[in-house]
Order: sequence, then C-alpha cells, then structure tokens
Amino acid sequence: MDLRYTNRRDHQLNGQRLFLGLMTGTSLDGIDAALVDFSSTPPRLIAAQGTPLSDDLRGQLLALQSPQPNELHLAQLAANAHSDACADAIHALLAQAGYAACDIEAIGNHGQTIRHRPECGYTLQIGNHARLAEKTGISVVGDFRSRDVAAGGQGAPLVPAFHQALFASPEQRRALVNIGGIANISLLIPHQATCGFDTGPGNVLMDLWVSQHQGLRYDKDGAWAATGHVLPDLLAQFLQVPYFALKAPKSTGRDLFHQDWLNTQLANRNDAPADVQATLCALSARSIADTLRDQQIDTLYVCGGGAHNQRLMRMLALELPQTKTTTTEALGVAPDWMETYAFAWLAKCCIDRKPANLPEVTGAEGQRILGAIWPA
Ligand SMILES: Nc1ncnc2c1ncn2[C@@H]1O[C@H](COP(=O)(O)OP(=O)(O)OP(=O)(O)O)[C@@H](O)[C@H]1O
Ligand SMILES: CC(=O)N[C@H]1[C@@H]2OC[C@@H](O2)[C@@H](O)[C@@H]1O[C@H](C)C(=O)O
Repeated sequence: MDLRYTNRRDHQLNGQRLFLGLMTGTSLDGIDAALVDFSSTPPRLIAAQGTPLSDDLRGQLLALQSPQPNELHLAQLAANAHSDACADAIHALLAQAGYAACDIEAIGNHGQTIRHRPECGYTLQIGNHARLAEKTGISVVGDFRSRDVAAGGQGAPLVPAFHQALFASPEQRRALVNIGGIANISLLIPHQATCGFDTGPGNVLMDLWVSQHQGLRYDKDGAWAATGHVLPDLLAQFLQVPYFALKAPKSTGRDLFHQDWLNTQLANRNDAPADVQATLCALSARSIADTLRDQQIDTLYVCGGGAHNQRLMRMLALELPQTKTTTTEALGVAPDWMETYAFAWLAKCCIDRKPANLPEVTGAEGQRILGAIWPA
C-alpha cells in the first residue's frame, strides 16, 4: 500500500495548516525552503533552510538565461535536476523540523525563471512539478505567474500582496524592499492601495562584476564596494536606462540586466574595478531610493540577500535620511526567508481558491487565483 495516499489528510486532524515554500531566485545562489503554519494569526514560520545549488545545476540554469541551441531539451533536463534538488531540500527541512510529508498540505514551488517576457505574453519558470510531487508525496502548487500574465499583468512582483496581508500597519507608512538579484518594492501606506514593482538591479550586476574580477560569487558585506569610489558620471549613465523612468506596473530580470548590458555600459571606459563595484552598489541604492523619496515612508524594511550587504544598507540609509532603514528582522521574519515564506502563502491562497494578485501592482485586468496544482 502506498502510505502517501492513506496518510495524506492527517494534517487536518490537529488543526495545523502547514505549507512549504520553495524559492530559487534570479541570483541562482541556492534553494530556499520554509515551513509555515497558517493556522495561527500571525502565521508561524516554523523552520527554514537554504541549500546551495550544485555547480552543475547552477551552470545549467545560468546557460538557459539566454538563447542557446537545443534549449527545449536542455530546459527539461534542467527542470528535472531542479526538482530533484528541491525534493532533497524538502526532505532535509522536514527532517530538521520533525514533520512528515503527510503533515503538509502543499508545496508552493516558484521554479527557476529562465525567461520573463510579459510583453510577449509569457513568463517561464522551469521546474518539474509532477516529479516533485512524486518524489515528496506532497501536493505541489506551481506556475504562479502565468495566470496574471494571461490577464494582461506583468506576473511580477507577486510578493506585495503577501506583504500587504501580513505587514501593513494602520498608522505607519511602511515600505518593504526585497533585494535579490533584482530588487522589488512594496509600499504599504494606510488608506492607499498597495503599490509595488521591480526597481531594477539588486545584486545581479554586483555579482557579475565581482565574479569577473575576483572570482567570487558575491561581494561579502559589500566590502569590496566599500574600497571604491562612486563614479558620478557612470552612475548618471546607468540611470539613463529607460527602465528606471518607466511608470509601474513594471517588472524586469536577467532578460535586461545581464553581462552584455554591463559590457556595453562599460565599453570605452577604463575605471578601477573597485570604483565600478561601488557605482553598481550605488545604482541599486539610488534606484530603490528614487522610488521612495516623495512617499514620506516611516520605515523601510529590507529583505533578500542584499540585506547582508552593509555597504548597500549604508548607502540606502544615506539616500533616505528621513526614513528609518532596517531589515525585516524587525517584523519578525529574517531577511533570507521572506520570499520563500511568500510562496508558502501563495500556495495556501491557491489551495483555498483565493485570488492572490494585486491588479494595481501587476497591471492584470482583475484578481485571479494564481498557480496550478499537482495533487499528491
Ligand atoms: N553577506 C553578504 N554580503 C553581500 N551580499 C550578500 C550577502 N549574502 C547574500 N548576498 C547577496 O544576496 C544574493 C542572494 O540574494 P537572494 O537569495 O535574496 O536572491 P534571489 O532570491 O536569488 O533573487 P530574486 O529575489 O531576484 O529572485 C547573493 O547573490 C549576494 O549578491
Ligand atoms: C519573473 C521573476 O521571477 N521575477 C522575480 C525576480 O526576483 C525579484 C523580482 O524579480 C520579482 O519581480 C520576482 O520575484 C518576487 C518573489 C515577486 O514576484 O514578488
């Protein structure tokens, strides 16, 4: 007898509503997994774990970010490998937290974005959801963005709805910014519709540059950027990219901010590499701060890996002297787990058949239930 089927409703007996969130983001640094109980108010983040991507899988996923021969076949193979790594991450998290597969209602599996082209009517997150359901014995909710895109939206960012549901205050003007590969902002202002969009590069350009010059995956704590000087003319040039002046709804990704973009921007220049790094750091801070300057925000809460970049945090604070700048730790959620927490929430919304997009954020024609379900 297959125990997955006999046990699968046990989770409802003790009143808990347990969901797993899984995120592999644009930085391609690893798989983040979080276990959340939604039966209490506020929900309880029970456990979370980050697992680095193997060099092999990271290489496969990175290669798929731009067109290449035989990419359909390669994308399917990468999706299988991605799901296998996700299944391992889930087994490890459940073992750490002391739960079994049958306790979990569903996994919210973001998948890996390899193309984001809402202007062409699609966004593509790969991951073999059927394989993940098979390997874990847990229902999987995936493909969260496509329905919003089908309704005319950007399909991103999706987390502002989650930020609004969990962190809006009746008195305080709050902003949350996730600084991953790409940075996205949520403005939570009392008596106003939530606003959110991608501000532009978060860490992706700094990661590319430090990798090219120092062979490192990222600039730990922004230490290298801190040794350089911001180049005002280069910063001004970066900021001329039309994306920054676009009005929301807007979203972006590695489709725009990639190695060739950086090479083109730096052609015919001979700047010291540390100064370029300082300027890329300033670009992330300035493009985030520019969206907040007129909003009289009381507190800016930072999450994502960028919250660990001390140089970036300092630049943000200097850009916004009237705003208190801190991390989402102050809201009770460690910066590393906010996104993956959001995908557990999105999975619950789908299972409960509740719409989870904010049309005013994504530009969709209306509210939609996001995601598709692969039952256990
Ligand atoms: N100690 C640190 N110092 C500086 N930067 C750091 C540190 N830790 C993480 N980062 C940065 O954070 C990045 C990872 O952030 P995160 O996991 O939030 O991105 P992601 O989820 O992949 O991206 P996205 O949110 O765009 O999908 C790393 O690539 C690195 O640039
Ligand atoms: C297409 C895509 O994967 N977009 C991601 C990416 O990473 C950050 C930013 O760009 C945001 O738009 C989005 O992720 C978050 C989780 C979101 O949808 O809110």
